[in-house]
Formats: sequence, structure tokens, C-alpha cells
Amino acid sequence: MAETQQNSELDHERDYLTESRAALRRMHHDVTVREIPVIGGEDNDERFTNEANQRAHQQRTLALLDLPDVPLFFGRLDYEHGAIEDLDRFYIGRRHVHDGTGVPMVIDWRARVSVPFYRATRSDRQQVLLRRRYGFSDTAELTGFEDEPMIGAEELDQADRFLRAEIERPRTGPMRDIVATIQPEQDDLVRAPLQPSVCVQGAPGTGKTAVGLHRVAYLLYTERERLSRGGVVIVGPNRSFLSYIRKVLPALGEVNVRQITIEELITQPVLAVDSSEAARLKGDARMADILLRALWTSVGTPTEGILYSKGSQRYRVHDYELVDIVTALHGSTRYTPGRNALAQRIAHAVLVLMERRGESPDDRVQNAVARSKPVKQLVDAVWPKVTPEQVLWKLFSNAEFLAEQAPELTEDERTALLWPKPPRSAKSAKWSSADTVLLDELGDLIERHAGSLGHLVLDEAQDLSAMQLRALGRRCRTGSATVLGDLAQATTAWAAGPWDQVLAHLGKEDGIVAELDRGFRVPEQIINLAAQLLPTIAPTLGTPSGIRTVAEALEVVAADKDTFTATIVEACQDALAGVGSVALIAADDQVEQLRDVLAGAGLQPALLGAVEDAMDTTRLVCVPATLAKGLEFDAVVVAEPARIVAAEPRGLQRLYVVLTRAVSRLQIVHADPLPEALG
Ligand SMILES: Nc1ncnc2c1ncn2[C@@H]1O[C@H](COP(=O)(O)OP(=O)(O)OP(=O)(O)O)[C@@H](O)[C@H]1O
Repeated sequence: MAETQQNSELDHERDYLTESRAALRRMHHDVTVREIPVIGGEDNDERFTNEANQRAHQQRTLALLDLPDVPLFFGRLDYEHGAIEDLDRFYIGRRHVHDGTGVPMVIDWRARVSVPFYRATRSDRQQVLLRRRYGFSDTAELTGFEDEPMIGAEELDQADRFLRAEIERPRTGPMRDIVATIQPEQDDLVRAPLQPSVCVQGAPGTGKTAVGLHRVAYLLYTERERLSRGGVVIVGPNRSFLSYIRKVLPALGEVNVRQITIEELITQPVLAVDSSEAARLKGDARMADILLRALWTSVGTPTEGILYSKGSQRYRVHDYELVDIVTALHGSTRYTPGRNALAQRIAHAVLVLMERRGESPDDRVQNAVARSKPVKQLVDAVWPKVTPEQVLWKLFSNAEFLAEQAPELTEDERTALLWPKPPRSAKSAKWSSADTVLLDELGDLIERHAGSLGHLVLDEAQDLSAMQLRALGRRCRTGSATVLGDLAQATTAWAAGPWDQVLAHLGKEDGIVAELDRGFRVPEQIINLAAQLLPTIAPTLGTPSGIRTVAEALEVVAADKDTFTATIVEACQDALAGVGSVALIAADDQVEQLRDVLAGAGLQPALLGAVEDAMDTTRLVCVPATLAKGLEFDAVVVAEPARIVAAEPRGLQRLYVVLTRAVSRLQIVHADPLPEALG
């Protein structure tokens, strides 16, 4: 295209962007001034409806806000004339914008007509004549565009250039969306139907998190009704990670998705820490049977009958009849419904006696008998009320009881589970994170958990235990899940193992497992170095590929003990001389000291985990190795890999995570020898 023609087209596109923004402001204004219907009356239903209307209005208003630094559209499709009703040209953006008369100005990327933007190729052009991609400045000014004609002799490879430019755009603050450059293999997963569940295994930086978030946005678009009933929840490994991803969905117009950790989902306060072995065992699937058995030992065998008196009449239900009733109920329902049923069945037996004597008692009489003192006393004695805390307290404080209930565990394993100094009662026990998951399981065995989430996204799912997966699954019994992870990055002692087992623990056996293997984040030289760990940490996984090489992406600097900290400072200064975000990642017990050294050198670092939204506020972040998972930075300095490895049983997996955080540059600084597995 001649330069002058290109300039005038660019002016035209800029005008179009300005008009679209004005149209979105109009839509936002219209919603803001629209009156929210209020139903009169003060009963619960009416209050609920009024609150729901208010909330929906607020969400709609928020969703229509024009975010100043997010371009309103990023692409255009020119279709063959007549292919799509009477419109031939579509601007593809993050949300739908219309001109006030119903004519679309920007089409949501999730709509069907947008699909060829991601999928059309010259051999399958899907009635598209031209695909246009736009370039924007950091402040969302339209700076240029590139065309990809679908017909003609000239083969252009702009998609890859755009993708690379997008990946290498310097990072400032939290994760961005990838909506302009979603790749076909990612698009397959993003647009997969709500059911069945989808599980994605992918090497570091293959876009799992990005895919999960865009899939949520897509599902909310196609299945809003169904999902709004149960809601959508994203579960991530920790608060720093959730803070990092928090802006992606709002940028896609979705403001109503909860993003939480599993501890926040289960809600019971965590006041104790387990040994690694105890935590592993408490996460083990065998615990499910052990808890079930332990709970049902609370139910005893009736040794006496009961005598129910009404006026001068006496009705006796014999002990053997009670034994039959209890035996029939035992294990056939959850615990509390079983208890309620026991009272009703005894009352029914009394009613049969009444009928035999010519009386005709009705339901009210049955309820009165069920609530009568002798029946209550018997139920309390034979089928007592129990709390999850009482059962777990007994299991972990009484060696004999544990041995009876957990024959499948070895003696050493049982010893690891027992509290060295048992608390005096269930009430005074302090529970660990793994305990809260067991309490949750017991809670569900006692009374069915009513959770009915529409969709659940589990990120970094390779780290979840079987018992955690069960707890998550029971919150989403009829809904579906998107499970994202990388087995090579499993750093917890309790990780549940291969994906088919993960899906089974979650209760989503029908889920499909897919793999992403093109690494977008990490330059090839770095991924090749990290991949040397794979034969040791995940021998079943193939070697990931990096789609980019970056000049001088990797540097290994050997220092000695005396020059180590000065070398770290130099490496960070060097990284800061480039663009974008910089992280110093070190073993948890070394990172604060290095932060102080960097601060002393005037580099103004923030410590991740200690400073809220550290990644938003400063270019240089000091990251404890255990918080690095899921994050990324333009440049990374890794301090003393051997110390990171030595810090925990799965230290090599942790090192694999740490080495794969850099988008453009990785410097490894060490005074101790590098771990052998790194070659
Ligand atoms: N199609 C794409 N277009 C542009 N950027 C992409 C694309 N896919 C992935 N990326 C970028 O690659 C980086 C890695 O993506 P993401 O964090 O989703 O990977 P991941 O597989 O979850 O990694 P990890 O295993 O380390 O958690 C992010 O910066 C993301 O924006």
C-alpha cells in the first residue's frame, strides 16, 4: 500500500476508534441513567430481587467502562460480500459496541463471526478476504496496522511477528490479556464447550493461565444464564498470583468472577502447620475411607428397647427391632439424615403398634413420637450428634483409635499423623491447612455439601492433593471444571499425580486432557537449560519447545563468597538498564537479606508477599522462590540455585519453576556449585 494511502487509512481507522469510544461512552451513560426497577415490600424475596437488580446494574455499568489503556478493538475482518448478512466488515474487540441504532461498531471477540480472526488460514479462509491487525501505544493510541490478505500470491507471515511483538512488549504490573493473538491450539481450548471438563497439561509459558482466563470469559459469553446461577470461581495457589492475574477478566469485560485460594474457599481458619510427611498423608486419597470409617464408629448398637407412653397406653419397640432399624440405616445415607431417619423409623414402629391396637394415628402423631423424650434419648445414645472437629480430634489424638480406623497406613505413617501433644478437646484444637480439608470432607459425610458452582478453574492444579481436589469437586458437582497445570512444576509433597487421577478425585472422570507444548514466554536457550532437569523431575514429559530465541537471553555468572552480593547487585542493575519488569528470585531464607542489599545499593526493590501489589508499584521485585510460580518478568536474576534446591524436598521442581519465569533475559548468579542435574 502506498504511504499516503496508508496514512489516510490510518486516519480513517483512528476516527473509527474515536467514534467507537464515543459509542461505548453513550452505552455506559444509558445504563448509568437507567432506573433500576424496585419492587415494593420488605419480605426476603423482594429484598433479594431488589438487591440482585442493583448488583446486575452495577456489574453492567462496570463492564461498559472504557478502560483508557486497553484498546477497544485490535483487529478487523473483511468478509466476502454477502457472507454475513449485509455487513462485510467487522472490527474485533474486547466487547460489543453498537452505534445506538443496533448496528455493531465493534464485535466481541467471543462472537461466532470473530472466530476466523483466530482460525482462518489461506487454505481455509472461511469466507474472509482480509485480516487486519492493529498496533497500539501503551496508552491505547492506534499507531498502525498490518494487513493479511487471504487471497493472492504473496504469503505474509505477520501473525508470528505480531505474536512476538505482543509477547515482548515490556511488562508493567499485572498480567495482560492475549485476546489479540490467541493461537489456534489455544483457541480450541478457550472455545471448548462448557461440558465436559477440560484439563490442560502444559510446559511453563505455554499460556495455560491465559487460556483458562479467556475460557472463563468465553463461557460467560456463551453460557451466561447457566453460569450466573452457580457462579464461576478461579482457584489459584496464593494471593500474589491472584493479584498478578486479577486484571485480565475485567479487561475482557468480566467483573463478576471470584478469584481465590483454596484456603479462602474452604474458609476455616488455618492456625497450625504440618510436617511435610503429615501434610502428604492428610492429602492422600486413602484418608477419604479412613474418615468415613472413623465417623461411622460414632453409631452404636441399641442394647435396650424403648417404651413410649401415651395416656394409659404403653408401646414397646424391642432392642432387636431397633438393631434392625439401625443396621438398615447404617451407611445408607449421610450421617445427619441417617440420624433424623432413625427417629422417624422408631416413631413409625410405634405407629404400627398403635394401628394394631385399632388406633388411626396420622403424620402429626408420628412427628410427635419422633420428637418425644424416649426416642430422642435413644437417638442421642445410639446415633449421637457429632461435629467434624470431634471426629478428627479423636483420630489424631488417640493412637489406638487411629490404628483401628486406618489399617491401610503403616505404623510410621500413623505416627506422623498423631499429634505429639494432643489438644485437650476438639474445641481447643488448632487446625492446619490440610486438616481444614479433612474437616470439609467430614462435614460433607455428615451433611451433604450444597455447593453448586457453575464452573471452576483450577490453576497450578498439579500441586493439589487428592483430598483438596475432592473438596473442590464437591463444590462443583453438577458444574464443570478447567484444570490447568504442569506435572514438572509439582512442588508439594501431597501432589495428586497424573491428570486422569486428578480428574477422578475431582469427580470429573469424563474430562478431556489436552496438551500445550509451544512455549511463548521463555526464550529457547532458557527453556533448553531448564529442560535438563526434566529427566529427573518428570521423566514422562516431553521436552518443551520455545517459539522464540532472544540474543543473549541466558547468562550464568560464577561469583565467589566475597563477591556474591556485589554480583547480584550488578546483575540487577544490568537488568534494570533494559525495559520492563525485573525480578530477583532467591531461596525464601535468603531473599530478605538480598532485598536489603539491593535497597542499600539504592535500587528500591519491593519484596513480593510483604508489599501489597508489589508488581504494580515497582520495576524490581524480590521474589521468594516459593512464590514465583505462575509469575513472569521481562528479566530475571536467579540467586544461588543450589540453595533453592536444598530448601525443600522437591527443590529441583522448584528450580525448574524459578528458571522459567523470564520473558527476555535470565542471569543466574552462583557462588556454590550449580546443582548436578543442571549439567
Ligand atoms: N497467544 C498468545 N499471545 C500473546 N502472548 C501469549 C500468548 N500465549 C501466551 N502468551 C504469553 O505467554 C506468557 C505465559 O503465559 P501463561 O502465564 O498463561 O503461561 P502458563 O502456561 O500458565 O505458564 P506457567 O506454567 O509458568 O504458569 C504470558 O505473558 C502470556 O501473556
